[in-house]
Amino acid sequence: MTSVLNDSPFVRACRGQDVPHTPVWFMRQAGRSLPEYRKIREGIGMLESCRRPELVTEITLQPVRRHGVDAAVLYSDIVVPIAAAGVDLDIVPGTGPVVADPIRTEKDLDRLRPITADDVSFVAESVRLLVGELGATPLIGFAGAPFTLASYLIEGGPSRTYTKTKAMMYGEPGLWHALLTRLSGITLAFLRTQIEAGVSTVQLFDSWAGALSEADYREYVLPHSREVLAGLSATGVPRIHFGVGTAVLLKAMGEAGADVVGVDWRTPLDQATQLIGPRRAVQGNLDPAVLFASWDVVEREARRVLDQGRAAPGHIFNLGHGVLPDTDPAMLTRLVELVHKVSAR
Ligand SMILES: Cc1c2[nH]c(c1CCC(=O)O)Cc1[nH]c(c(CCC(=O)O)c1C)Cc1[nH]c(c(CCC(=O)O)c1C)Cc1[nH]c(c(C)c1CCC(=O)O)C2
Repeated sequence: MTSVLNDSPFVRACRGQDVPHTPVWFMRQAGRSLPEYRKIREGIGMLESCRRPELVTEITLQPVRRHGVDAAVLYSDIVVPIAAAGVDLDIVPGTGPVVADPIRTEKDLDRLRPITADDVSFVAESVRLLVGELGATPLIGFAGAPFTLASYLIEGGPSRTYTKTKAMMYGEPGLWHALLTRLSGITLAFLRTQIEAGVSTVQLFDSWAGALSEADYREYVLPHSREVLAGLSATGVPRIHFGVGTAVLLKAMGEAGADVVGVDWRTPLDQATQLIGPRRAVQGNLDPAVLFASWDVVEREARRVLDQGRAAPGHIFNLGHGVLPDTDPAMLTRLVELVHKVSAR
């Protein structure tokens, strides 16, 4: 595939190369903050919407048109490949993924078969349509990392304490590693399908890894995330790795092998760079809640993020986590303009 868009500011920043301005996009830029999204999704379930390439294309393009961001992010969800692998699940509005029959035993692993490109052909079709529409704007593909996916499969839904997840991790390490090995395979196949169809970059979301200590992360999670990221290295497509609440994990997450480490708002980017090391770019990290304050505050905080981002070899401006549903989209448009203006070289 030749559509990596190596000269775009976004891909250049991922590689730590010089850029005309700091590129900016937002996690969850497509979604409920946009009235045009709420309208087009009326009466269509979340998973169903992910399986319709024309709809995926339109929803992915909405924030690109509206905000002028430097990258599009494929409209999909981290549980899409898990559903394709045979797990009965749904995405419940206001809650998130809910698994009908959670995976807790050796026998339950049978319900999680490997996936082939055919199982997610609608994703490849969506990527091809999008690459055709986007022109010079890169498309980011993504997947959930093995730990975050495992947490939904074992808990049966979102969790605050991850008690069942950790019970398996500590109590049945053999089963734990078998489950995460299976999930690595599924994630890798899902990301390869997106890369072959033409995405310019991929992001591996380990959103809930911040629930772990560094020692446990290294023992139970890092080897599996590393397997996924290493499995993509031959493609040459830049890899972003992101989690929330990862202040103590940033060094280890950097070692997992991504080109870019995403940082939440709790760790200043200059401090994050010290932990991650000088060879990797960073992405982040304005607190999404700051967008509910006045514009002066947003501007001050965005300038601080840009200043602190200069410590890294490459910086991609983003929020520290996803856009919150009640965010005023006009704030996001104005923020993109500000980032471009302030960072122009
Ligand atoms: C943990 C996680 C999930 N999904 C995802 C993650 C990792 C990112 C993160 O940490 O936020 C990833 C994801 N999910 C979605 C995207 C689309 C691309 C984008 O960022 O614009 C991405 C990148 C669409 C979505 N995924 C979901 C929505 C909202 C549902 C809707 O609009 O009906 C969207 C636009 C549903 C979902 N799916 C999930 C959650 C927690 C929710 C929210 C539940 C809710 O508050 O309703 C699981």
